[in-house]
Amino acid sequence: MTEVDRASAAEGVPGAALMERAGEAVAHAALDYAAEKIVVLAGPGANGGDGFVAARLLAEANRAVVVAVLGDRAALRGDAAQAAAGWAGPTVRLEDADFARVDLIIDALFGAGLSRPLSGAAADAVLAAQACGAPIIAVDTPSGLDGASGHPIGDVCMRADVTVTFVRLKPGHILLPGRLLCGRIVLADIGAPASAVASVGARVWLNRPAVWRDAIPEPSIAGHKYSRGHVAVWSGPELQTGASRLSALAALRAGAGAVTLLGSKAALKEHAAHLTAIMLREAEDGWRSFLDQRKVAAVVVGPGASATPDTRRALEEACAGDRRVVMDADVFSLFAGDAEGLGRLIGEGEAVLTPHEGEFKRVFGEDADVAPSKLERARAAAARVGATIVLKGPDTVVASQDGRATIADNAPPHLATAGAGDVLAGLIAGLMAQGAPVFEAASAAVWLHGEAANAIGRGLIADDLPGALPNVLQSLASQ
Ligand SMILES: NC(=O)C1=CN([C@@H]2O[C@H](COP(=O)(O)OP(=O)(O)OC[C@H]3O[C@@H](n4cnc5c(N)ncnc54)[C@H](O)[C@@H]3O)[C@@H](O)[C@H]2O)[C@@H](O)CC1
Ligand SMILES: [K+]
Repeated sequence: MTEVDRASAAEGVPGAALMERAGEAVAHAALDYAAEKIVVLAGPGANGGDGFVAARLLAEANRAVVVAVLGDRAALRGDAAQAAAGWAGPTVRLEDADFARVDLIIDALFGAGLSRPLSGAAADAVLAAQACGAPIIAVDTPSGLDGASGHPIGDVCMRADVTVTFVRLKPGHILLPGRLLCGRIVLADIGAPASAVASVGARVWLNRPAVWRDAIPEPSIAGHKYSRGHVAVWSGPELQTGASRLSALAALRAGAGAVTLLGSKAALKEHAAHLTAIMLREAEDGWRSFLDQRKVAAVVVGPGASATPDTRRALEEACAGDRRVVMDADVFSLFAGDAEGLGRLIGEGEAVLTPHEGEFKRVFGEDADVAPSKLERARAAAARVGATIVLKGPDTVVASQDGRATIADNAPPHLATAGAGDVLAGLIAGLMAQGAPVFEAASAAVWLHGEAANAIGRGLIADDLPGALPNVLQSLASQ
């Protein structure tokens, strides 16, 4: 955002103009509340400046506004000093802010410039504001929240009802716990020129169809089932076949032309009792010759597979050819603490790893946790093994080894259920088999998975997800 600020100024939109529009957006959100008495908490930087602008506009709209300033008002610099000069109403020291009978609080203490934990008067004011029960509108970010990581920087952090942010969402608005601390998020256009925003070359996006839809191939009327891509799924052993079956069903629903499950005869008999459109093939001596002869475009290894030598061999055979590989579940037990081994196996091939947090730590180590954010951990891991990482959770991050990443916000809580991850693995393979590039296929699969869960609602079990995909795909196609 600092770069956007600079580029905007170079294109004739100075910081003061951006600040005026930012303050307007905050005042606009405040006017949604029937609030008479409003306290604006103003910090020492441009976030405080936005607060002063909002205070002026709200006073002009006949609200009773008091600005409570952290530190010395005379120490304000630049645009913030100018914004403060435009405020002629009552001002108090932050220490003296009175939260009794306040109808609304505007938190303009710190935004992008937060650099250390809240302490002293700032921390006390946040706690008192929180305790008084009035609704809180945060300017840019709730004070105390790191907009890059989505984590509070210290022990004290504002929890807002509404967060008004500018130009673009920041990762911390979507990653947890940030998303929960922000409340409802309002994204305001404050007039930064599109070229100034584009000049930054951001490589992280909220996971939405606009990011990937052009990369997902449309089936051709002249196509046939094999031109739509063949997916092979490595089956779990007898009495552990459900997970691989869910993957196979999802791959077919995602539009793969054909899907084959390979496993032992005993396992295939279980599959046969459930499946019709999915092909079954006994894997007598591994599956290498099948994968090669049947021109398999994408494979899934891991769901229900068990961390056995057979699974390792299946994975090695899968990685040996020119095909895309989705690795899930038991693969991460096989490569516990051995990210380098996994990276060697992937080599120059195209792979997607779909760990949840526990599996991620198993492979990449406990210290992977201390990296700055979920986003950066996933990006670092992707670069380390040379694959796309899908780090699952309520804020699933898809990170490519080239630095691109998406963050999802559309998964409902009831998607955290047994087997949902197996469905996701199959979805990714189904899209990749049709030729979608790996990063886009993984991002699309994550979004579709969330939408399918939303379409089902409460009571969802993973078995329902493949059947919910047609409606979601149909509405995506007609958007
Ligand atoms: N394009 C842009 O960059 C725009 C930025 N705007 C606003 O500018 C904000 C960023 O402004 P700044 O970079 O001035 O940063 P902030 O206003 O977020 O805070 C920086 C100031 O706070 C101090 N500080 C940081 N952590 C502290 C702590 N824990 N305790 C006490 N003091 C602390 C710093 O020393 C610095 O003086 C954004 O969040 C947004 O609200 C808007 O005015 C609109 C345009
Ligand atoms: K703030």
